[in-house]
Amino acid sequence: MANVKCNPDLVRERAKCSFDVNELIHLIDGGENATKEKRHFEETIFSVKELQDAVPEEYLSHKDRYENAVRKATILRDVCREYMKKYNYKPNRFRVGHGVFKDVSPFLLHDGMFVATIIGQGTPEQQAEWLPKAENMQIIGTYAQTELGHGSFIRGLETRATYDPKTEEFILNNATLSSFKWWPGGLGSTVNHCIVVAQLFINGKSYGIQPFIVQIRDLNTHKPLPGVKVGEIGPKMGFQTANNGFLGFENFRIPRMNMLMKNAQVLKDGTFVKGMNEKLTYGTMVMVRVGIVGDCSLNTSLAATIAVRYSAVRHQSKIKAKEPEVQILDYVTQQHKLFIAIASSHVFRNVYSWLSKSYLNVMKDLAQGKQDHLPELHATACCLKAVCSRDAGSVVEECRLACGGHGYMTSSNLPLVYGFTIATVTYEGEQTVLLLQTARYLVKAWLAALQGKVLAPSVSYLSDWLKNDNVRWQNTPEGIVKGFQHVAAGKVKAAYDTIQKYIKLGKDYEDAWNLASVQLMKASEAHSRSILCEVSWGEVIRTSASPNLLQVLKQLAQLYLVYWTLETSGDFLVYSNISKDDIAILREKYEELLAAIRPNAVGLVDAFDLRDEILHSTLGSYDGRVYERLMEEALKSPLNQESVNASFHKYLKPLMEKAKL
Ligand SMILES: CCCCCCCCCC/C=C\CCCCCCC/C=C/C(=O)SCCNC(=O)CCNC(=O)[C@H](O)C(C)(C)COP(=O)(O)OP(=O)(O)OC[C@H]1O[C@@H](n2cnc3c(N)ncnc32)[C@H](O)[C@@H]1OP(=O)(O)O
Ligand SMILES: Cc1cc2nc3c(=O)[nH]c(=O)nc-3n(C[C@H](O)[C@H](O)[C@H](O)COP(=O)(O)OP(=O)(O)OC[C@H]3O[C@@H](n4cnc5c(N)ncnc54)[C@H](O)[C@@H]3O)c2cc1C
Repeated sequence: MANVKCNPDLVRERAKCSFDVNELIHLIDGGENATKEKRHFEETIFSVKELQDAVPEEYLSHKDRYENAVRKATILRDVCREYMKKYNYKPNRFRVGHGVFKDVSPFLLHDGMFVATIIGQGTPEQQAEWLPKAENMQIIGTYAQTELGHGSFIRGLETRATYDPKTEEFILNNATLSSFKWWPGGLGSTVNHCIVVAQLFINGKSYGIQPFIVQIRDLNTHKPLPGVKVGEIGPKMGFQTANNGFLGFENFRIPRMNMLMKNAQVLKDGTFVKGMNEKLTYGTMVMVRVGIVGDCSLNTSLAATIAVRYSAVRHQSKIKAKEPEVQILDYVTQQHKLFIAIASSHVFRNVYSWLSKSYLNVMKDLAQGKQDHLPELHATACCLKAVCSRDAGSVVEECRLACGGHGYMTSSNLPLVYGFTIATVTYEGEQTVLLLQTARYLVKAWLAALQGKVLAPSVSYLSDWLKNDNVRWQNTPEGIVKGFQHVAAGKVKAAYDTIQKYIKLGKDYEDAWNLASVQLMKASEAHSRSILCEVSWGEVIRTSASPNLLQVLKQLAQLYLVYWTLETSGDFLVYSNISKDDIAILREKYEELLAAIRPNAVGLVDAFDLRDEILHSTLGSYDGRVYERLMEEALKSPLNQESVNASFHKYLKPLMEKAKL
């Protein structure tokens, strides 16, 4: 990238960067070698001609766009397979995926959830049967759980799998419209297999939801098998190339061994054998929620890179009347909009790495029959997924708005990035629903704290606060982290007390819960924010980096702490010992941090190391040729391929002529 002829503003910005951009790239990637490998892989992918689109995707019809995405997905699969064989390298498909598809691969659910569910829910024999076929794409699958009538409340799913001991088969049925599967990615026209989550019935008795692996299309003709009704759900806000679909069964039989039986089992005679914990059936969702926190980091870095580079190139208005128009990045309001995006991406990355480690530890425990830490993992993954996805959505939208009119252009890529980022707020557990899951855990933890019990590490601050809620406020990062814990503890207590109040007024627990649920949701958000602050600050101070880089990383981490303290200052005034004077000091600190980060802004987004092919943006490319690219892309419009469009002769001219009469 270094030899590209760049916009002079970007050249100047890069020259004033105070840290070594390559050092930060290596830190993010996990070492210099990892960067080399990543770049070599990406270079290979983006030099494949067939993966490059001659015409921007947006001009294609819905059908052509899908077909083009499948074409590219298959080429990408082949290239990756060869590459992995040759270099023994496991690439991050998500980064290049953004480059190849702009939106989402029709194989997303195959890689992200179908294969993962076979691994997580299948017995060793079942894995041996399906995993090799799934991994080498002999079969293509998705994860079909959500139905027209139920997505959040999965105990309410209606798809039925009724066991027939005579034939040792399950009979799948979707008797009502609301029971039809609706949403699974790739289901529309791509996959031939599904993990179907259905209610198990044996001898008329319900045994809860279980995962089944089901072939739905013929492997040669791709026609739906008899008894299967399947199709695509149509255009959406984003995810256009994900090929989301619907599915229903009518007396469709599958062998007994197609129920994934790592947890619960159905024996030949129809005996149901319970698993260690019925919630382990939800395991794939926990894994993906963890992954989404990492995805939020990537999505935020995409938007930040585009908006910061554009803001360095774009000049508009003046700060001082007699001086030239300034780079819009010099407006402190612009810095306020954008630097939190850079900081959030780092926070999400650090927290993702922390959460992934917890996830892997719990998986190891489960393999040994220990499930003590599962509730804590579930609670933590739920609230972090909810808060990070919503923050990422807001940050991406703020970046888009920060690019003014040009941010509204599809060619900026910000609308697309927003489309797939905001989807993470809903899928894999709608945000409020997940926050309320965490609230269940917090309320239990609060009760345990009141009883003087030892709490799990992520909630131990509740006991600390009970012992001493009167800690003096300190305007240091550690003091702010403590402050977030006080806010969370105060909110958990208030929500708990509210439930108790309603119970005393004669409400039963469920109604009291519902009445207190806004407070419960907010308590859960505050808990999540305190984890984000504590973990990310902790990771930064433990980072080994050169003094210059460490200084910049600390500035970003502090910016995140101060930004969110100021954003939620009302909560701090209610639940911590912060004073108005402290808030004034923090405002000043915030302005200092914006000024300190300003010279490094372009260097910081360069360090996300997102190639132009991944950014896909007229506004965000490395060389900053913004206006040229906007014009070049506009000229690709089919309407610009003819000097006069047929509609002139057909409609406009007759209209004008009628007007003359
Ligand atoms: C640095 C940059 C790196 C970049 C890296 C990028 C990495 C990117 C990686 C991306 C990773 C993967 C991408 C994959 C592809 C993603 C595409 C996904 C597309 C979308 C797919 C979907 O949406 S699939 C469908 C998802 N659906 C849901 O999520 C449904 C949500 N609902 C539920 O989960 C449940 O209904 C709910 C939990 C809300 C309630 O369940 P229920 O059975 O009713 O339980 P309750 O009665 O409420 O609770 C009973 C107790 O059970 C506990 N519990 C609930 N769930 C769990 C669980 N999962 N584990 C453990 N325990 C659980 C609950 O806490 C209760 O306990 P209590 O003690 O009684 O209180
Ligand atoms: C882009 C995209 C891709 C998807 N891909 C897949 C896929 O591959 N496979 C799959 O199976 N599914 C998929 N889904 C479905 C997704 O998992 C669900 O849409 C999601 O879990 C939310 O469920 P819902 O649609 O039923 O929302 P609802 O539950 O109907 O939510 C509507 C409102 O009700 C509120 N609400 C619901 N329950 C409660 C409660 N208990 N307390 C308080 N408020 C509540 C919610 O907060 C929300 O405000 C996808 C969805 C999207 C958008």
